[in-house]
Amino acid sequence: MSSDLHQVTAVITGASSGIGAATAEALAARGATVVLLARREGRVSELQERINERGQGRVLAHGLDVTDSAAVTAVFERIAHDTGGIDMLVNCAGIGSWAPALEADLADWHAMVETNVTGVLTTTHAALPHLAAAADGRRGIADIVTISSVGGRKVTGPNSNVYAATKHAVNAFTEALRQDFTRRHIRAGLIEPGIVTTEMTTSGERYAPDARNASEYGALAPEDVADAVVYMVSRPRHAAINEIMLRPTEQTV
Ligand SMILES: NC(=O)C1=CN([C@@H]2O[C@H](COP(=O)(O)OP(=O)(O)OC[C@H]3O[C@@H](n4cnc5c(N)ncnc54)[C@H](OP(=O)(O)O)[C@@H]3O)[C@@H](O)[C@H]2O)C=CC1
Ligand SMILES: O=CCS(=O)(=O)O
Repeated sequence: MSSDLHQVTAVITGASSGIGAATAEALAARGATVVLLARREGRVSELQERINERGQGRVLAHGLDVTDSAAVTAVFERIAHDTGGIDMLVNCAGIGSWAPALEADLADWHAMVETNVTGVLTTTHAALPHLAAAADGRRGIADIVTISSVGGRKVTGPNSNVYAATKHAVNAFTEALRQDFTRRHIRAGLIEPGIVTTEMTTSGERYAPDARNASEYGALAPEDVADAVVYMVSRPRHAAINEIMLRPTEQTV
């Protein structure tokens, strides 16, 4: 097993905060070239500077909305041109709204589907030709890691409605990709966290499993999830970790 990710280029969506930012830092610490993508360009630029100051690998950053398919195509072409190829895609960009269905705003439902499902399909579609080329190349392996949720495997409680539906959708898509690409050596894996302390769980109204919020739990830290990503992508070529579910020890559902 080699956990050395030198000469690997990893593209991370949702890298401006939370799990995506922690994952970018963890992959950079292993020597990967990391490409940080999110809408808040200032935030990804700040993270780029912080990683650069530590002298850990090469870091690129671009402002990108994953719901803008033309922009996604253009940015992925530019990344491949600038880095020489893409070995890994980490689909982390996501949003959540938790409201009883009767009170929910339809625009929030559509936004979750556009970001959490269509966004993942769009970035994956843009990355696949580059991942296939990487898998055919020197390293012989490429990875797609999608940050799903416990909510992608089961409905974790009331008001999960459309959020859980989006995560179930990406779980099905990822398993289908896994089956399609076994012989091409593109691994498609899912990370399914329970509650993690991030902007998503600490700002605004949010459903929390067991009717408690992140501060009442010994919630996971973004770094706990980043560890799982690093474990998944640093397996040897013959071994694919298909799914990792991780919860706070205290999370019941
Ligand atoms: N926190 C938790 O308890 C759990 C979170 N998850 C999943 O983890 C992922 C990351 O969330 P988390 O770190 O918690 O929350 P954060 O809110 O901290 O991070 C969400 C990230 O997604 C980005 N993002 C949102 N919409 C878009 C968009 N349209 N285009 C590009 N980037 C976008 C945000 O950047 P910006 O606003 O700059 O675009 C941000 O970087 C999500 O998919 C979430 O569903 C899964 C299980 C548990
Ligand atoms: O994505 C959120 C994690 S949980 O609330 O479904 O456990």
